[in-house]
Amino acid sequence: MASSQKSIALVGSGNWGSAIAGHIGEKIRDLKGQYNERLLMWCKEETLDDGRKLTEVINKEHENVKYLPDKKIPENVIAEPDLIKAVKDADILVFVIPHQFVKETCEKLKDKIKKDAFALTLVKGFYVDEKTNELQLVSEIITKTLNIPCLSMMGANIANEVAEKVFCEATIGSRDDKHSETVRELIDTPVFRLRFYPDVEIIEMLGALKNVIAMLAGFSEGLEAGFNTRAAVLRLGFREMINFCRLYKKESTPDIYLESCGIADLIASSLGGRNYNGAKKKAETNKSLKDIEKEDLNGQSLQGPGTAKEAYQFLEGKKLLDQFPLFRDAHLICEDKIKPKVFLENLSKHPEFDRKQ
Ligand SMILES: NC(=O)c1ccc[n+]([C@@H]2O[C@H](COP(=O)([O-])OP(=O)(O)OC[C@H]3O[C@@H](n4cnc5c(N)ncnc54)[C@H](O)[C@@H]3O)[C@@H](O)[C@H]2O)c1
Ligand SMILES: O=P(O)(O)OC[C@H](O)CO
Repeated sequence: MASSQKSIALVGSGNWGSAIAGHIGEKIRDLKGQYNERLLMWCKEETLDDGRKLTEVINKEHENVKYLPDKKIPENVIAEPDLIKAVKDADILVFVIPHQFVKETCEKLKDKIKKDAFALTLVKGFYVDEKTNELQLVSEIITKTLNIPCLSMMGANIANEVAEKVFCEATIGSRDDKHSETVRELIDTPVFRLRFYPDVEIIEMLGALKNVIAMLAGFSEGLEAGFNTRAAVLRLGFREMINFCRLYKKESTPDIYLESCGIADLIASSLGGRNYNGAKKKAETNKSLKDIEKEDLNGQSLQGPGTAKEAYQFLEGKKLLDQFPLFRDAHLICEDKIKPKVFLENLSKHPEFDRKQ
């Protein structure tokens, strides 16, 4: 292996982690030698019901039978159960774990990675500090803990479809041309097109926030709301997403909300994402989202309820809950404090209808 070859590691191997591993694995194999073909994918070890280790199965059958069943992963993707071994020689670290595990994982990586590495986060979610009410994005946690730059990639990217090579696009948040070029080389293909913007934080915020509004789309469907009402939920939800982003950071690209990371991801997620499906089932059955996650997702994680909670806390701290009734009600529904139908009843009082043009 030539020493100039760059190595890539994936921090995560769930549903999206395995799909993007397949995509990047094929891309670097086809680039023939520009990158180290061995793509190490950190896989938190677990024993399957039949007693086999998940990493052993992935490396033997080239399929993540638990998190992305029935989709083959190229043989140059190697599942590695040891987190440090997976990342220590990597020049590029792709973070793709459920957001609630980012802090603990970054802590384990401190001083264990190459100093001149950079990261790309595919994680949709953020943290809000309970004491200070400070909102922290995943890219910020990665940069602060590991002292490396972090780009973001968000968009309408339902993992199972990406694994089937169904056309999609994504938005990359990057302020660095050199890193952008590397990401383009690693990910951009005719079936996975990329667009680049400097709005790293807004791109990431949108990816997190859409999970909450997609749950509302699911509740609406489960309650058999009319199409007009469901469209209103999406429009008002999108308006709240934009207002939320602006509370955190002013966009540098006015049209950023119209990119894949914004309107397109909201649409895709509200048509068929896991958060949408889980919420639909909740409205139909009155079960808790935790129970639905356990029943239907076999270890995959609904990111919407956690983000709804963080968003609620952030808005409450700023005394702005009344300005964001959809985010407020989404959290209260997730916590079983109000019935799903209440958010539909509240629509007509949305502050948007008092807003001057
Ligand atoms: N699945 C999708 O279609 C999709 C698409 C785009 C973005 N995303 C985002 O990507 C991120 C990862 O999603 P996913 O679908 O790959 O995950 P997932 O929902 O499949 O979650 C399961 C993964 O979480 C891991 N995990 C469990 N406990 C852990 C711990 N303590 N530490 C670290 N990892 C642990 C499991 O090992 C498993 O790999 C999420 O933020 C999600 O919103 C998902
Ligand atoms: O299945 P969800 O709801 O986690 O959404 C998946 C992706 O974020 C869609 O882009």
